[in-house]
Amino acid sequence: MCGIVGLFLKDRSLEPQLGSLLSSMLVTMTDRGPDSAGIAIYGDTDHRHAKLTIQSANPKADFAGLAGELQGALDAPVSIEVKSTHAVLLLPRDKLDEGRAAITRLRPDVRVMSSGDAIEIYKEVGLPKDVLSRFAVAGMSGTHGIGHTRMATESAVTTLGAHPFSTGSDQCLVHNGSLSNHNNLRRELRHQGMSFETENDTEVAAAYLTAEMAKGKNLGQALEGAVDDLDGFFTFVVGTKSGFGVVRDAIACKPAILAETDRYVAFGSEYRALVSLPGIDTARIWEPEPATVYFWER
Ligand SMILES: NC(=O)CC[C@H](N)C(=O)O
Repeated sequence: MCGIVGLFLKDRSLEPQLGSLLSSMLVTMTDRGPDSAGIAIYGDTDHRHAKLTIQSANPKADFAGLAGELQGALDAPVSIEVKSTHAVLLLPRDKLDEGRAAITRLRPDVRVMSSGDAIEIYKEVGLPKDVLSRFAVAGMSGTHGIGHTRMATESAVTTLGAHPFSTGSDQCLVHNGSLSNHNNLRRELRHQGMSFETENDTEVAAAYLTAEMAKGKNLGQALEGAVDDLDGFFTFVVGTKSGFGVVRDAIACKPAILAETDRYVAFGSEYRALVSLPGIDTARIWEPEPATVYFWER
């Protein structure tokens, strides 16, 4: 099982509703995965700042004073917005890598969930309704987002094992299925310099796409490669700063449905995730074909 939802907005007037639309879509998928839930939201970007979403099991101690200490270490302004076990740090774009290294030094137990111009990722063990309300996702606006509710197959039920996985700037991936060659691929990617936080198969798929895009492929081309290079079962939904993609393996036994109107593209593991979207009754609705890449970019 596992439930996936995704929403890529074409109509800017829907942006303030992104969090609430995605939240109700994900809650509808709760019975596909009770272990953990997560969401990636692509929000505002101002070309001068970058965001780091960080997580701690001990947020009170780890987040207290962190913005000030980072500001000192980077000699640049840093702001922090704490949301339960996660926090979003806003820092000058050219200080992103330095900021990440400083966090590891200053707070070794803090984990980076995502980094980039637009992406924020919130994920925890628990049911979608609890995870979403803990991070006030329904009130968030944005251009596109992806959600997941997990029934674990390949690694422990932990915060870091929850989806979405983000292994590159403004990138994220969620997965329904299981990969059979993830251990070999993880070894190869480690040799290429990638590092991993978990034993999870989906993290390997995310890192594979990041590595392929670092070689110069666009997301569509990287997803084409995934069909050949990843063994096992998968429906993947992926996000980049300006794009949204879907691909299924050649057998395509993990369910998937796409809907498109003039206002949005929506993905659900099942149609019932899409029923309350505005104008769904006039949408073009189809089941994505096996081994076929679907990709939208703004
Ligand atoms: N049930 C699933 O689709 C699980 C997805 C993935 N293999 C995981 O364990 O996280």
